Amino acid sequence: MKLGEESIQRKSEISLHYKPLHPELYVLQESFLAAEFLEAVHFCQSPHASLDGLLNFLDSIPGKRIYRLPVFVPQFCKDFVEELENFERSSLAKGRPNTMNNYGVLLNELGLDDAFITPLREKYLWPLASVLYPDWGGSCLDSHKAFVVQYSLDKDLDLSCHYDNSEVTLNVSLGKEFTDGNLYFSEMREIPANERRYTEVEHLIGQGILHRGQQIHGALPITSGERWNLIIWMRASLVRNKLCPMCDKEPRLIQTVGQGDGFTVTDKEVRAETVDVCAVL
Ligand SMILES: O=C(O)CCC(=O)C(=O)O
Ligand SMILES: [Fe+2]
Repeated sequence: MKLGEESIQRKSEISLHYKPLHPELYVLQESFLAAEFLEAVHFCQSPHASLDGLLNFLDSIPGKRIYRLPVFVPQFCKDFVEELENFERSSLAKGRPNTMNNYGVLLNELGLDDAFITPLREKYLWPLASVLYPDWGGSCLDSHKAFVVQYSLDKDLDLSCHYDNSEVTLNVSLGKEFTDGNLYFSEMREIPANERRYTEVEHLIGQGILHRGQQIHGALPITSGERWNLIIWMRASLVRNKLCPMCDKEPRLIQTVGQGDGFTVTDKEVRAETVDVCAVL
């Protein structure tokens, strides 16, 4: 089957046959978002927006350009996990989140992109990323891949060291209850492995971590319970069209259907309709 076609088929089956438990979650509402998150976004949209000023609204890992802030209110996290569990229980076909995580949900296939993740990126994450990561395409993020990862003792426990196929990533802890499973971050991927130092970052439910996709990171094993996190890999075609972040070469693009990897052939063409061949060879 052509690249992307299976995903389109799954998405269409889901939209025909899946009955959401919480249909109201499929359209982003400001009431889902934490007050601190809204304040930080408003600051970024104000005429006196600056990195120094924004740091008053965020926790930052010194020297790492990794930031944490509340994103969702607790009720949203609870309802959202319930919705994902309900979907997991359905017999509908499910795609894997990415090449590393075996368990979780592709939010595009579940029908959450258009009215939830895209407005979240455009209205809220874009102002934050443009202040935090202007040098990493933060001000020209134009597509994303969003998924939820799930860890438990009988599923995946941890995630090995990697970098993301993104310019900027948001990782929000959704619950449920678990012990350990901290994220760890080191330097950007060009730093040789023997020179890397790792810093652990704890999950706080409802809170999100913003980081550059090319910063090496992974997740330690959980030792009990169940962990669900929402991951949004945000892409800037202006950045990745010049150099593929996965293989460091000028991308050689091939046509695909569906989501693609955020490259564009020309600025006028519909975004995300191509993938770099490095992702498929
Ligand atoms: O386990 C996590 O929360 C991290 C997931 C992650 O880094 C990824 O999917 O790119
Ligand atoms: Fe990652």
